[in-house]
Amino acid sequence: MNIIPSVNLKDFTSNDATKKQQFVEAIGKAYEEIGFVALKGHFLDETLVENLYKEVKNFFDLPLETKQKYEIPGIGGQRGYVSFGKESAKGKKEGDLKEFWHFGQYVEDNEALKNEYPDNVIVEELPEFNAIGKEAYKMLEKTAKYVLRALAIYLGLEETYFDNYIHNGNSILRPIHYPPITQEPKDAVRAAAHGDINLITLLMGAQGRGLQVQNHKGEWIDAIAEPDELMINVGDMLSRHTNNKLKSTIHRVINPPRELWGTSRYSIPFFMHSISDMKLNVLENCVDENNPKAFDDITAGEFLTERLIELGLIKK
Ligand SMILES: O=C(O)CCC(=O)C(=O)O
Ligand SMILES: [Fe+2]
Repeated sequence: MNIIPSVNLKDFTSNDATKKQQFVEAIGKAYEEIGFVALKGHFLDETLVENLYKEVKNFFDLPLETKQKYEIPGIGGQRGYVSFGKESAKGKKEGDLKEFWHFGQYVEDNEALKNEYPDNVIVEELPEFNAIGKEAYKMLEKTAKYVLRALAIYLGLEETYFDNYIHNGNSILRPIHYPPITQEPKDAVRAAAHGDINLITLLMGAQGRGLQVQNHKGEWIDAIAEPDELMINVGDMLSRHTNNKLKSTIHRVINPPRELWGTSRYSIPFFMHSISDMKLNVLENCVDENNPKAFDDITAGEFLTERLIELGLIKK
């Protein structure tokens, strides 16, 4: 498969059972093969997207000293600012050529989880940044909930199987700035090849060239979205839970050609996580003679900690 299939979430949310089933089949098949789809019909309207980009650019335009006020030690970069070059892909020593911000869950009905998660960090200089970030977080979370419902049906589970695991989940909204490249980057790239950690990722900002996805022959293919589309891919947690039936595909962000070194890239992934107690143990109906259980039992919380150590965001 050399193109990323495009699907429309309105087919799933419509009352037309045939369209709903077609959506389920299309996304399920795409995730068994290439692990990515481009999705229209999501819950983010144009004004929200415009405002979010405006605020995100405003934030990254702040002086470095101001941004660094919001880089909080001791929480593995889970909230607030993470400065340029700090994160490297699993197994790679060069840091990625990016700086980013993390908005986390807004827990309103569960004291224990409120205490488990670090608080969101408030940018004093940009009051709108905080409010718009929260709104985008909620809309992406809602979109992800419906995508997971479709996948639950595809997997032969109850449609609402994931609902309780993702309510108050440890999801993260990560606006990323890849700044202009000012010197020969040698082996460093905007984002080195990696699989995402979480259940699914909803990516805003894949409209320009940069994101590439590895197909099963090992070839890199460009993943470019239409203006109204989100790129949505399977992460390692969902791949593990489904015994690798749904594929967490390796992807990367390449550096632009030299004549475009002077331009920034902004992208905004939403990493959909469950609560940390969710067991990612391989689902029984994804195991058969040809597909023996391929992973040990683990919870989402344990898996996340393992991976944050590998990314250099938390120390052992
Ligand atoms: O910037 C992009 O387009 C993709 C970023 C990405 O893959 C990630 O942050 O996990
Ligand atoms: Fe990624």
